Amino acid sequence: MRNNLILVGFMGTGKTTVGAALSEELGMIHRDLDEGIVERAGCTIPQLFEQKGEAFFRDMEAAVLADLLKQHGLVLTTGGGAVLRAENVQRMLEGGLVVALSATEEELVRRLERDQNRPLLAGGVAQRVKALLEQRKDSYTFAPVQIDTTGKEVAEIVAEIRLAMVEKGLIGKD
Ligand SMILES: Nc1ncnc2c1ncn2[C@@H]1O[C@H](COP(=O)(O)OP(=O)(O)OP(=O)(O)O)[C@@H](O)[C@H]1O
Ligand SMILES: O=C(O)C1=C[C@@H](O)[C@@H](O)[C@H](O)C1
Ligand SMILES: [Mg+2]
Repeated sequence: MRNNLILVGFMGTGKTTVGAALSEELGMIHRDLDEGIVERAGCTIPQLFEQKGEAFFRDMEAAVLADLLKQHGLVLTTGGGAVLRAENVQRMLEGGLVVALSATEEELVRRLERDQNRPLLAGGVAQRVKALLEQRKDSYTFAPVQIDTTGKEVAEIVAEIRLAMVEKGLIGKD
């Protein structure tokens, strides 16, 4: 296992937000898989879904993930669906410590209602979150560290992840 810290979890669990704060605190480089896809594609994620379809997006997601995981010492934040391919999960487990963030359905809907950037939630955030959570209920359990973010401040979640990183030997105590 290499020394990247990889955040997985359903849309809206706060991977990108928490990853940015964690990397700043630890002086690690933060890379976000969705942002890497946007850079490579030269368009937004909703445009990519609309113009090329989800299968094309998933292929690009796997390719960008493989490239990013050639690096060391990253805080890598993934998209909510990056765990859907077994090949990606294997790469993540080999690439570092995988931490899964979660939150209750109600909290996810509250967080996601304000945002228009997620094509899989178009047409009704509450119904789409419910259906996708049901479909993906076992998709994040492979991660050795599980953190429920419901009702927690970002700083509190960052502290929990730091503790897990120390316990798993990824970083020292100070
Ligand atoms: N602990 C938290 N408490 C309250 N709001 C939060 C928390 N963490 C993140 N948010 C808010 O929830 C929204 C989604 O967060 P973010 O984009 O970080 O999620 P994500 O897990 O990266 O989602 P995606 O899988 O779609 O990339 C943002 O508006 C963010 O400010
Ligand atoms: O959960 C998902 O399948 C997705 C989550 C987002 O991070 C993006 O990767 C995209 O909108 C798809
Ligand atoms: Mg994100």
